[in-house]
Amino acid sequence: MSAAPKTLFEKVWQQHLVAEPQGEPALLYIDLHLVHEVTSPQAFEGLRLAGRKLRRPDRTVATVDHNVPTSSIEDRLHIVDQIASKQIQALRTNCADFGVELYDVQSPNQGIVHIIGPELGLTKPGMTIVCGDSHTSTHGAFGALAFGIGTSEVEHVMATQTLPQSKPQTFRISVEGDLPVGVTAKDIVLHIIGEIGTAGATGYVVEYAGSAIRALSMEGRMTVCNMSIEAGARAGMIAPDTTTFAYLNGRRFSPEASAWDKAVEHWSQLVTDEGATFDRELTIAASDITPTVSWGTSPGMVTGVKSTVPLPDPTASEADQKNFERALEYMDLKAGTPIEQITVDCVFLGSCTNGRIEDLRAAASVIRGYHVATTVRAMVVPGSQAVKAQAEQEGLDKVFTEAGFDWREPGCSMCLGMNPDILSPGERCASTSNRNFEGRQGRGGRTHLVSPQMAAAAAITGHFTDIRTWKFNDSKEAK
Ligand SMILES: CC(C)[C@H](C(=O)O)[C@@H](O)C(=O)O
Ligand code: SF4
Repeated sequence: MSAAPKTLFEKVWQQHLVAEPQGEPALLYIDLHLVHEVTSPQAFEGLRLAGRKLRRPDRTVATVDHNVPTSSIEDRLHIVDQIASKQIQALRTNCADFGVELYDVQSPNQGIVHIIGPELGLTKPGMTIVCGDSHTSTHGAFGALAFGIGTSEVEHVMATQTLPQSKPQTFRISVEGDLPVGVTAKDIVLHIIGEIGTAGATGYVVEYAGSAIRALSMEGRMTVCNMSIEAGARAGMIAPDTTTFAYLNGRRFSPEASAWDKAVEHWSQLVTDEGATFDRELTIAASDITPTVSWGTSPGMVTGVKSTVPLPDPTASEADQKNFERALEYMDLKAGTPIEQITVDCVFLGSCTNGRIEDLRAAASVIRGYHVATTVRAMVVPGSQAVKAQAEQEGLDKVFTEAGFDWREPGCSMCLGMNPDILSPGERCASTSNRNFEGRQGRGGRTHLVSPQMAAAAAITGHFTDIRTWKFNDSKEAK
C-alpha cells in the first residue's frame, strides 16, 4: 500500500472498489441500501420480471415516509389517496416477497428514511450507503460515502449489491471559528449554498471541515450534509470523531463489546491525512454567518435576516436577470423589502433536514411561554417515531400544542406535496425543509427555508424575526 496521504473520501472509495475497468465507471460495493415507497416499486418489479432475487436482503432496509398522512394513525391505516395507497401497498408486498425488513406505519422504527438510518445505528462511518433519494447525502455526516440513486440503479443494487460509479472530484469546505449565538447548522449550509450557488459543488464530493463543523452535534452535521445536494454535490462527508462515536454507542445496530472497540479503531482512521489534496478548497469564517432566510425559488437565493430581498443586478446575465424576476414574481416579493417585514401564513417544522430531536428542542425553547400568531397555522412533524416518542417523554409535545402548534405523526409531510400536508396556492411558509422550488410544498405555495429556531420565532410573531434578539422564557434551554 502506498503511503501517499489520502482524503477521507479516497479511503472510503478505495475500500469499496470491486473493479476498476479501464475507461469505464468503477464498480463499488454497497454496504447499506435504504428503500422507500416512491422509488422502489419499479425496481422490485424489474427483479421480479427477470426472475432474480435480492442479493443481500440483510443489507436492505425499507420504510414508508413520503406518502403517509401525518394527521392521525387512523388516516395512515386507511390512506384515501389512490397513488399513495398503491405505492405503500406495493412496498409491503415487495418487502414480504423479497425478504426485506420494512418499518411500516405502526412500527416504532418508522420515520423519514434519512432519520431512521442514523438513529438505529444502521448508518456507520466508512460505509457506502445508497437510497433512491437525493437527500441520502445526510448519512455522510458519519463519514460514510452516501448518495442518492435513480430507480434503475436501485434495481442494480438490489440485484448485485454493487453500483457502477464514475469517480467524483473532491471539494473541502472549511468553516472556521465559533458560530455566533443564534446561528445554526442550517444557517451554515444555507450560507454556503448562497456563496457557491446551486451548481457550486456539481461533480464533487464535499468534505466539511474546520472548527465550526467539528463543534456541531451529529444532528447539526446531518443538517449540513443533507443539503449538500442542493449545491449540486454528489455527496457530503464529515470525518468521524468522538462526537460520532458517542452518538453511535449503544444504538440498536451498533457493534457491541470488543466489536465496538475494533470498529472505533477502524473508524478513527477515517480522516483526511495531513497533506492530502483536494480538487477545490474553500474556507468560510463562521463569524460571517447570520440567521439565514431564503427569499426565492432555489436554495441559493438566500440572505441574512437583517437584510432585504436583493435588488436586481444589472451586470448579471440575461438568463439570471429573468430568473430573478421570475422568482420575485412567484414569491410575490418586491426587491428591497426588509426580510423581517415578510409575513408568513404557515410554519412547518420537520423534514430530514430539521426533524430530529435537537431541532424540536431548539424550536420548543423559542416558543415556550408564547402563542402562535393568530394569522399563522403551525405544525410540527417529528422525523421519526423515535423522535416523536423522545419529544413526548420530554414534554415537548405539550410545549408545542399549548403554543398552538399542530403535533403530528412522522413522515416527510409538508416538505413536499406528495401527501395531504400542502400549502394552498399563494400561502407563504417558513419551513425547516431543504427545497423551495415552485410548487414544492403544494401548487402556488411559497417557501422560505430557515432554521428551526427562526421558523419557531416566525410562528410566534407572524413574520421573520431575528432569533439573536429573542427573549427566551426558559433560560435553561435558551440557545
Ligand atoms: C421522492 C424522492 C425521489 C425525492 C428525492 O429524491 O429527493 C424527495 O425525497 C425529495 O426530497 O424531493
Ligand atoms: S423529508 Fe423531504 S427532502 Fe427528506 S426525503 Fe422526505 S421529501 Fe425528501
